[in-house]
Amino acid sequence: MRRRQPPFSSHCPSESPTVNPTQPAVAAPERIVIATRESRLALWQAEHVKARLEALYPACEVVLLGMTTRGDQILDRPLAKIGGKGLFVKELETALLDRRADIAVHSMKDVPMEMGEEFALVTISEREVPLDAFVSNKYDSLDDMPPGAVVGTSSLRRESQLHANYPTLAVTSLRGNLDTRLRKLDEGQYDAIILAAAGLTRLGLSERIRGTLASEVSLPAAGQGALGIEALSDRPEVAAWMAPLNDIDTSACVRAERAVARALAGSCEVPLGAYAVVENDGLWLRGFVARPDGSEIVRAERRGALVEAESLGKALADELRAGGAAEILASL
Ligand SMILES: NCc1[nH]cc(CCC(=O)O)c1CC(=O)O
Repeated sequence: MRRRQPPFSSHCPSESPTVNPTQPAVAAPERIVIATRESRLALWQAEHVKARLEALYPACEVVLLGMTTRGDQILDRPLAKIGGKGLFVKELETALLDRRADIAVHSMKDVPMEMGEEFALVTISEREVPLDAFVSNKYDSLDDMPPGAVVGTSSLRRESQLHANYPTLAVTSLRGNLDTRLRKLDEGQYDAIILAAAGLTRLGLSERIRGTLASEVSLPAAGQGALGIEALSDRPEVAAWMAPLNDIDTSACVRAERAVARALAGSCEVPLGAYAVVENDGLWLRGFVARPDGSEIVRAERRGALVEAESLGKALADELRAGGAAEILASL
């Protein structure tokens, strides 16, 4: 059986949980509004949370509030150049502040490492396949691709690892939502593309996955494959309503991964990956920092207890810095 844990506050991990089990239970919700982006993936995720909330609270009306973010509008430039992940959450956070919505549902990978004090990640739900997927109409795997074949990716993390592991391939930038990226592949602009397996699976497109990339080939991004729910920090009743959706193992993994990314990158875009799994009741955390061209990759790994996820992440970041990541970061 899975253990559940009370919600936590992302920006202040040592703070005691918002919900004290000895306090009287919060009344069941009557209406919950979910702020969501309007890409097919975001809507699937919001519908997924909606269905889980309806099952938990049969008398509650759950509605979606669809919104377009700056990140969805600006599609012609790499994310790293237009301000990064924050572009995908700001509009949703404004809806929370205005009380037009109670929660926002996010792909944890898209949530900035630093959040404003007024916001909290109240739950992280059980994660799906966290790995990257190889998608192609021509080749079975990266190993099958001839020199000069073109691989499209949307992140410095994937790009740097491809350069390092497959130096003869041509790696180019690919942006847009999942459907757009697949269309560009089908039109022949790329010989293959790399996408998160979780997104494809959620949209019923798992038949497009020719193979998943082992974590040794493409270490995932912090939070990849996990869904998070954000709410205002000063609404403990919302945190209490969401608490049953929290998965303690995924939460620990994602908190450890985000601690690595936070300590190394802050809000800037850096080629880095962080990936944790639960093994023998403990965390096994791995991370890397690379030069964008893949000419240098610094890797480290560490094991620790679930309860020290954040400090494990910080320690791994320190180890990466000491191992050469500091020079790479300084040069970016
Ligand atoms: N950056 C966009 C994004 N945000 C979350 C996912 C996939 C689902 C997930 O990781 O939870 C994707 C697509 C991708 O990277 O291929």
